[in-house]
Amino acid sequence: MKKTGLYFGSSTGHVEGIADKVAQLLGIDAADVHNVANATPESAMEYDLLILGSSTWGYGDLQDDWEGFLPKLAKQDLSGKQFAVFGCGDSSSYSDTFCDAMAEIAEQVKAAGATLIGQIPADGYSYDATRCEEDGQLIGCCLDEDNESDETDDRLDTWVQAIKKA
Ligand SMILES: Cc1cc2nc3c(=O)[nH]c(=O)nc-3n(C[C@H](O)[C@H](O)[C@H](O)COP(=O)(O)O)c2cc1C
Repeated sequence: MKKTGLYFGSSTGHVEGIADKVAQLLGIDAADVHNVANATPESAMEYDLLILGSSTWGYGDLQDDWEGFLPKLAKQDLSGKQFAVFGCGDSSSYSDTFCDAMAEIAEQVKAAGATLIGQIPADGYSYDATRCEEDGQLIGCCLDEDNESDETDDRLDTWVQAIKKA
């Protein structure tokens, strides 16, 4: 059984709400769910699998609390760990930078030695562009609570199955 920790940053509560759902779906204890606004990067060292969630702000930028946390997390030696990413964006108003913060997190956490799991098909989305798409797949679970919240449960299910298979 992989020891799993979930780290999220959320400005208006969307990612925070999704983090609760993800914790339930993956059986993660509340004590292992961390808001990056007040988490320590060293705490990540105790986990085999990191689940990382951020919304995207500005024009393709990290959620504010991740701006401070990500560089510190990426300074840890994360080799041997697996990680998966999820996030919320707005595929209508920010159609060219949809969920880009997830890709920034993935890039830096990969560079720190961890292995990405939980890629899913990019079918059924309406964005114009995202850094999260690679070879027709999404690097993780991109969600749009502003416009497509009716898709969220199915998207989460697909992603959770991919994580469990990895
Ligand atoms: C000023 C502003 C900038 C935003 N920029 C982006 C963006 O570049 N890409 C994107 O996908 N979503 C963008 N969004 C949408 C938010 O990421 C989305 O509403 C998200 O659900 C917020 O989640 P949170 O409440 O967990 O922070 C932006 C929203 C606002 C208000």
